[in-house]
Amino acid sequence: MTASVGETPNRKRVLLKVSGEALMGDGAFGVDQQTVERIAHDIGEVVRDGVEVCLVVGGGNIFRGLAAAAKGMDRAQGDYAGMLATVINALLLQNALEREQVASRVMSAIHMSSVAEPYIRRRAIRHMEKGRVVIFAAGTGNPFFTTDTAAALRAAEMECTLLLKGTQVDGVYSADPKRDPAATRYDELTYMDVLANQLNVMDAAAISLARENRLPIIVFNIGEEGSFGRVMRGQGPYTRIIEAA
Ligand SMILES: Nc1ncnc2c1ncn2[C@@H]1O[C@H](COP(=O)(O)OP(=O)(O)OP(=O)(O)O)[C@@H](O)[C@H]1O
Ligand SMILES: O=c1ccn([C@@H]2O[C@H](COP(=O)(O)O)[C@@H](O)[C@H]2O)c(=O)[nH]1
Repeated sequence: MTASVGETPNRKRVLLKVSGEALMGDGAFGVDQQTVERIAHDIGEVVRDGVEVCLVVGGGNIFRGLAAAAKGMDRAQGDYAGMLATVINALLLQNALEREQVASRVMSAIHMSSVAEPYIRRRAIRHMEKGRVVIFAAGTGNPFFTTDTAAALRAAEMECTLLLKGTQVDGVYSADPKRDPAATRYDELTYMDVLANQLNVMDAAAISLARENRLPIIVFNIGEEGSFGRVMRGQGPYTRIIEAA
């Protein structure tokens, strides 16, 4: 593979944020097993090409604290439930990676030693140096955050060269393409473009954190088979978010 993004001369380490909703496949809730297996296959392809990969998985296919709070639930309690949803997704993804012969470890930001290792930064780095995929579960471990922010945080901690957001749309649009069919896709944007124009593909905290750490972001459609590998080879469609376009 001639990797062209997320690359330094001697090391390629990237963080892939897998949106929870992407795990639903064509369904409206929960997990579609075939889709999880296909995403695991795509991840395996990139790992086998020598890229160190870590993952943050969302939970929006199961539970979102903000949505529950809108219906009267205590926000923090809902957020903890949301973080537990990400642990379910992480375990399913790990199982699918194992079936692909890809070694992996789940590290949870919320202590639950029976199912996952606790998150320890240096240990996570060591896992990746040994070729294991590290799946970061339970977001940041704190309510009032999202897994996008967790992704930017872990990517910075792991000294990743690239943060990829694998979602259900093929990039950042002038408006939410699911609501506005006239929205147009950008190939490249600056962090400030995204923040100033409130292009809500990722939350502002995540964009700001990536900006502070000069961490390029790629937004792409993980629903397309093989898209992770293609994006790593520099093949679109995707949107790249950087300091100066
Ligand atoms: N300007 C925009 N460009 C592209 N997508 C946008 C934009 N504004 C809003 N969106 C929406 O943002 C969504 C991406 O966020 P996503 O649903 O993946 O949320 P998430 O929190 O990362 O994942 P999860 O499903 O785990 O909650 C897209 O599916 C799209 O509908
Ligand atoms: O750091 C975090 C990350 C997530 N949450 C809660 O989990 C759900 C699911 O995450 P998504 O990013 O929406 O996929 C989120 O709605 C929050 O309720 C959190 O509290 N802290």
